[in-house]
Amino acid sequence: MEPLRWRLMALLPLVASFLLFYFNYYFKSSASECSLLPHNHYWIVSKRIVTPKGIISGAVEVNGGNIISVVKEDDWRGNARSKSVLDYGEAVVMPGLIDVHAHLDDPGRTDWEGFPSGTRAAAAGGITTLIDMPLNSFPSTVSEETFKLKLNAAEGRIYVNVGFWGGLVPENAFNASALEGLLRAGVLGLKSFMCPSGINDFPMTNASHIKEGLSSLAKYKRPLLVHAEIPQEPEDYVKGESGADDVRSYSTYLKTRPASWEEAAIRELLAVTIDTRSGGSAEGAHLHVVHLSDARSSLNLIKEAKKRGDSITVETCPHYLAFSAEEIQNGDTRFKCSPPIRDAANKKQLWEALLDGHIDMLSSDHSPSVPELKLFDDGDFLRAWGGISSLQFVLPVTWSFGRNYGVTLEQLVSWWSEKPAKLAGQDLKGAIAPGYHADIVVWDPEEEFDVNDNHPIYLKHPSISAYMGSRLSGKVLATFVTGNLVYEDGKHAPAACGVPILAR
Ligand SMILES: NC(=O)NC(NC(N)=O)C(=O)[O-]
Ligand SMILES: [Zn+2]
Ligand SMILES: [Zn+2]
Repeated sequence: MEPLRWRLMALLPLVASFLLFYFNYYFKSSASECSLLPHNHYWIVSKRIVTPKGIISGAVEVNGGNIISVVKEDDWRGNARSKSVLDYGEAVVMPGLIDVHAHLDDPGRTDWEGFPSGTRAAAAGGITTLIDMPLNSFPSTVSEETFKLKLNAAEGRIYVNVGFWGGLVPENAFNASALEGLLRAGVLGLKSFMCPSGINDFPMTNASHIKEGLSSLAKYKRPLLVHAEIPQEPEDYVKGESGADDVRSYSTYLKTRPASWEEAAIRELLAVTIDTRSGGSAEGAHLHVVHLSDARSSLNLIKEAKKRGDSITVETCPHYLAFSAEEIQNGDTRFKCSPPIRDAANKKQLWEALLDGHIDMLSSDHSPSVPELKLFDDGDFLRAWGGISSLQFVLPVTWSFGRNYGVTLEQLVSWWSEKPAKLAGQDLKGAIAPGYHADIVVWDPEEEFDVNDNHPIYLKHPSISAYMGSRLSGKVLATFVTGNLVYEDGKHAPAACGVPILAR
């Protein structure tokens, strides 16, 4: 008997560690600080669930961070009184937004934004995934080493999931092993500028750098995102009225960056995207034009390239769809960005192109700075920092302004979730369907609110947001990130449980 007892005693540590593991697991999944919900198996019920098969009244079953079933009301056998049923009534349930273009400026310029404030604002805005740009942080993310610094900065500080673009710069463009090191480390693709970026350690690239970058990207089947503006000859810098520039006037700034800058860049890019066609030397690579502002000749060039079979997509941003040059007040440098916001007729054409599918998707291009760099005292459009602060409001902005054009909920999902998921290589994101990640936004399209000091704004510097003072419709009620209820009714889950998204 004795030896058996000893043998059982030897098992004790094993049993203890099993109990500890079970307790931890149970504790983590039931009362976790990651979620405002006490359980991880639940049903989201609503009369307006936007699915790839249309808008249904029914329930989305979530378990362990994934959507495991989506059922219509008539087929739903769930217990309506159960605590694990979240009934949102008439509110819209759709995939969380995927913002493929945001500058969170971390590490190095956390006084501009930073991962914690940026991702809390994202959560409050229904954005469940964002892809951080490689510049405006310091250092810029242009090598495996600097990417490690980025990942360290994100650890334990992100409230939604965050992926990363790496930078294509002259220093790494002809160095295939450096570029591949960065790609292997997990950046989802690369980003480059064809004009000065305003950031010293992020110099601009030309068409030959871009051609080289595309050939490395082809192997990994990842995209290159390009800021497409090339500065043109000085004769394009038209002087303001009466020969003297009025630096406080928006039109002065607009004239310094005409549509011909975008057109010239896109023309050069299209000479390179030929290689991305099937059978071409860079087949597998993809080119994505960020923040298109010119809805005329630049867009026509992109349409032609698509017709030829080049692998190319294009995004525009809510600020180009919400504002027009004519409305921007003297000295209001919150509206300065590049490429610039153009005239009202151009804005209408951007909407038309989006509705016709010629513009593929939307992104925020959230690019804040400290308020001092906006030079509000002088209102000098030529010297102020360029970049629009918008992250928390992109959904209501798209909806509020899009309603005049008859935008549908399905279109919102296509522009903000489906197409961005595809660009970022996220096959299990961007739809409310079984097997997909439970990244979900619940919002009320009818509810209006004023963006002012009484409204909770989670961005680091609310005062620089171009949307301060606007009245918007479409209030975000709840945001789920891989099953965690990270935001509801003005409240965030206490812990930052977002995860970095790495390409594999
Ligand atoms: N350094 C920047 O953040 N630049 C950004 N600035 C804008 N859009 O005005 C951008 O994306 O080009
Ligand atoms: Zn840009
Ligand atoms: Zn940007």
